[in-house]
Amino acid sequence: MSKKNSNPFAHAWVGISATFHTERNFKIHVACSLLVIILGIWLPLTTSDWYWIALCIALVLVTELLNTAVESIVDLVSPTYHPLAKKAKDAAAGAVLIAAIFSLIIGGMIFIPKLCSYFGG
Ligand SMILES: Nc1ncnc2c1ncn2[C@@H]1O[C@H](COP(=O)(O)OP(=O)(O)OP(=O)(O)O)[C@@H](O)[C@H]1O
Repeated sequence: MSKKNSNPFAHAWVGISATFHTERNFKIHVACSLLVIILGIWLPLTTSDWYWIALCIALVLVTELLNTAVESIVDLVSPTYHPLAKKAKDAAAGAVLIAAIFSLIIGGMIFIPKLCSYFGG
């Protein structure tokens, strides 16, 4: 396919779909995101709560996609051990970890009081 006629949305979807099918952590994050959305509809959440939840979901999925991109490039250029390959992969994994911790904190701040008042009466 020539670069001129290529569809960037199609390439983006192929990237998301390939990551979903090959990366267990991405699947877990998508499943958690769906659960959070269902829980948010059930409780329900306020509009500003949804802004934060949307930000957290996007942050985790975007960092997971970038982590996969970094891993693929590193595996391509450095199939054997190299300290810079380790640095790149560990930094990318660190980005996912920070996004996940941030999302857990925000999720806890939003959901814990609502669940307590729901079950506490
Ligand atoms: N070529 C390499 N050179 C040096 N260290 C590497 C290399 N490949 C992997 N590592 C180290 O091993 C760790 C795990 O790498 P791996 O490619 O298995 O990623 P992963 O985090 O397990 O990915 P996945 O999300 O696919 O489980 C990296 O974070 C890095 O510390």
